[in-house]
Amino acid sequence: MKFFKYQALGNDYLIIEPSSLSEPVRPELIRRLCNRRFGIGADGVLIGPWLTSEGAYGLRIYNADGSECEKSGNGLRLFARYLIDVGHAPEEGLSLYLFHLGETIEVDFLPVTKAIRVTLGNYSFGAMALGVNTELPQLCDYRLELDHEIFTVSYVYLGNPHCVVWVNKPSAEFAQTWGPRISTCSLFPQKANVQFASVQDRSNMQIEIWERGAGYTLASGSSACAAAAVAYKAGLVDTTVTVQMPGGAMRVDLRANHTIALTGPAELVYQAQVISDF
Ligand SMILES: N[C@H](CCC[C@H](N)C(=O)O)C(=O)O
Repeated sequence: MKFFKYQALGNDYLIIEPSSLSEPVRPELIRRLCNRRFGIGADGVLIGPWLTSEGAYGLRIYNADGSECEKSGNGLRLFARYLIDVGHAPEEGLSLYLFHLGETIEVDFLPVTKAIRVTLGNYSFGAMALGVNTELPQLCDYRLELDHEIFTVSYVYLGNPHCVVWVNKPSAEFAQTWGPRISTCSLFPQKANVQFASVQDRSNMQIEIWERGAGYTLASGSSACAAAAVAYKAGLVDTTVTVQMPGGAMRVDLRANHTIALTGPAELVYQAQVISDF
């Protein structure tokens, strides 16, 4: 099975073409591939492309635990980089369109910085209507009490669920301790991606991340967008925010109509082949 490994600020994905798969994707296969000791190691897997009748490149996105992921800012950007690298898509400088779970998504290449920008669809602060176990229409600076600790959390839905937790200074240890508990608490029947966030000034934030389905990660595109959207709603930042994560920084532009552009690097690590029977 031929695969490519890509990374965006340390958020790593395997890319496998449908023609390289001898059978339909099983969660066990994804888990084995993503396992950093028994497999190759990655935060997730992208399967694609297939061409749609409109000329968009279709893909599916899986988390390391085998669950399917409704949105991945870095996954989409890495997939676009791959399409260019292997010659599926025209050379850089043009926009291209990806097709993911019924949605067409625009990706642009920025020639000077070589960064890749993806425009994510509508985000929403709806809570009760969007999968949170609450009767509140929104969870905005909500007081969450868990295991005798009190957190101030906000929920934002970007196609996938995010819980932004305000902290004085984000730390990996705190994220690894509280991320899994907040992610799986009774508020979130579908679990949530959790960001431990602080605001430096009107255009800079810092986050540590616990991803649903992948655990602690060095970066997450949709997490950066979630943190920026919540900070903007709270009046703490302007529309362009640099979000610092352990793996590096990404730029988030909050646009009209609740769309978000996410810009950052995307790089090939290597390509290889799995010989053993997975
Ligand atoms: N790393 C990704 C995906 C994070 C979300 C995923 N873990 C989920 O289950 O929703 C990104 O947005 O860049």
